[in-house]
Amino acid sequence: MTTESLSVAVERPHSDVLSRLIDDQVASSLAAKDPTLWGPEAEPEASVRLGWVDLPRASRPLLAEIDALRADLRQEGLDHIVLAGMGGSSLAPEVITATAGVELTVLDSTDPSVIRRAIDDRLERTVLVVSSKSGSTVETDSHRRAYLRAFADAGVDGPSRIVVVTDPGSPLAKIAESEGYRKVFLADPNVGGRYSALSAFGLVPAGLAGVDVADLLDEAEAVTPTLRLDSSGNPALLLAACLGGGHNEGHDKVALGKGASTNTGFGAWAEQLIAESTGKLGKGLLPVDLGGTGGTTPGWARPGDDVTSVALGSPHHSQAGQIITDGPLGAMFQLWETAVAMAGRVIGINPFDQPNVEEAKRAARALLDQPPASSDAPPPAYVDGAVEVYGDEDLLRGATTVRDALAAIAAAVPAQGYLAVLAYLDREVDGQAAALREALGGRAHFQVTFGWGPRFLHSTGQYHKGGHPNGAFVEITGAIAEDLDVPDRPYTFGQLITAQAAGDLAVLRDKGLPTLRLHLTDRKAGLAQLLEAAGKVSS
Ligand SMILES: O=P(O)(O)OC[C@H]1O[C@](O)(CO)[C@@H](O)[C@@H]1O
Repeated sequence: MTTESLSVAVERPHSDVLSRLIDDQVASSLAAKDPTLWGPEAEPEASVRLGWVDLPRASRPLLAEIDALRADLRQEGLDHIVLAGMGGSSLAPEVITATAGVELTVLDSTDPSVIRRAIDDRLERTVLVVSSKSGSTVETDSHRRAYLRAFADAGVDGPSRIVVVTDPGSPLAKIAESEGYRKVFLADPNVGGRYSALSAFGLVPAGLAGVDVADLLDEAEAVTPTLRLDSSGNPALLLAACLGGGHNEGHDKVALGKGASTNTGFGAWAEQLIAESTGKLGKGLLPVDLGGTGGTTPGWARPGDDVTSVALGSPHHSQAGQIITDGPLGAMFQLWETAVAMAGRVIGINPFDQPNVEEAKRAARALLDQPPASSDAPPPAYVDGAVEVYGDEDLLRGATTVRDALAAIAAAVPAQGYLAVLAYLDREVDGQAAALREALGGRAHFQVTFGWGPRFLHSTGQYHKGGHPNGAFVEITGAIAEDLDVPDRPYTFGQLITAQAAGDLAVLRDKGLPTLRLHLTDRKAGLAQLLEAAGKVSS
């Protein structure tokens, strides 16, 4: 079915679920921002989270402000935009700029080498956009501090180089005001992070970087009337029925394949939307972002009984049973937000909270407040070349090599489960790590996901801890060659990423989920070793 330029094609519609959504007038009720759609427990949160429904129109006044600021910055020779933001505060601008082919440096890591590299790049022409809805996210606050120190060291007036996007009254809004930052964009507090693509969070960084963001609002507005229809002609209802209906029949994973016309990186944005919105109360949809492969790589992400397969854009090779979603970026944002919110009702969860994200944050904070003495750190179970192997005795019984350890964690994946690779590494320099997913999944009978830490903590991290408890986890950490202070904080970036990785693993382990940590004492050599070993593991 096609609406203007937006389309959702489905081979097997879940007609019963679709009929129920239509009879219950879910589309028109959502358009009217009815907070009762997800039941009484979700109502208080839903009543302050539905502002995104109106964004295609409500965000219009921002456009002139963004244009004016961009023009001023350009006139001053400031053309390098760096965005500090996690999850919903950076994923949309990342897709928007990548799709438009416009440069934007996104900082969503705490690896010291990533921060240092960003700071060393064209500082004299840099404007830092600090985006945080809560205004208290530790990663983003640390980036702000590091940049302020770097600007000061370079003799640059830091506050004049910082633009803030946040909610009214947040700690960041207060700092921006008291320190006199260049400009503050106050966002609508009734829009949650992962539904904020068409708010100031998506539009400001992308617009300052040089994208004509008015197009996105036009594209979204053009499809708004159709997304409000209580009929089978509404593509969001169709998608919601397939995702939610599929879930309730045991398809607890969504493989996101890239199509020919895909907006670049849309899978990573959709990954957060799906995982944080649905992965809770032991339910939900695990997104498996297939990135650039289109899902054609043999063996991994092969749609099985537990997977709904979706193409983002018309696929290079169509697969039997695959749902195809296609449209311009602004329309796709609105389609997916609407469909995932509706699917939440079918699954029976509140799509607007993220109850388990806080667990990992708390565990990391506790480690930072009281770092264990290095003499207390448990030794590795064993060392193989440049890789230290940490895991429970039960898991590693008889294992002596990296390959044995990987085989052990693969064997621990429950039936219809998944293996998640969590890489607390440098996304650029250690980029090869991403190939582990394919190497491990090539011959696996389960889905394999991959995430860069701490970025994924604000995305699939919610699902890992709150969704179906059928995951097994391999965490990869790396030696820190040169650390970097977080100014005016009692820890360094190296200590922060170490605490985040340890906190994440501790929470997973406490939930009784199988975990393995592989620490690379030499990142390059260790990664080569891992990739080689992963290619030999069959499961
Ligand atoms: O915009 P903030 O408040 O910094 O939060 C960043 C991200 O962290 C989360 O709150 C939790 O992971 C996400 O939902 C959000 O997008």
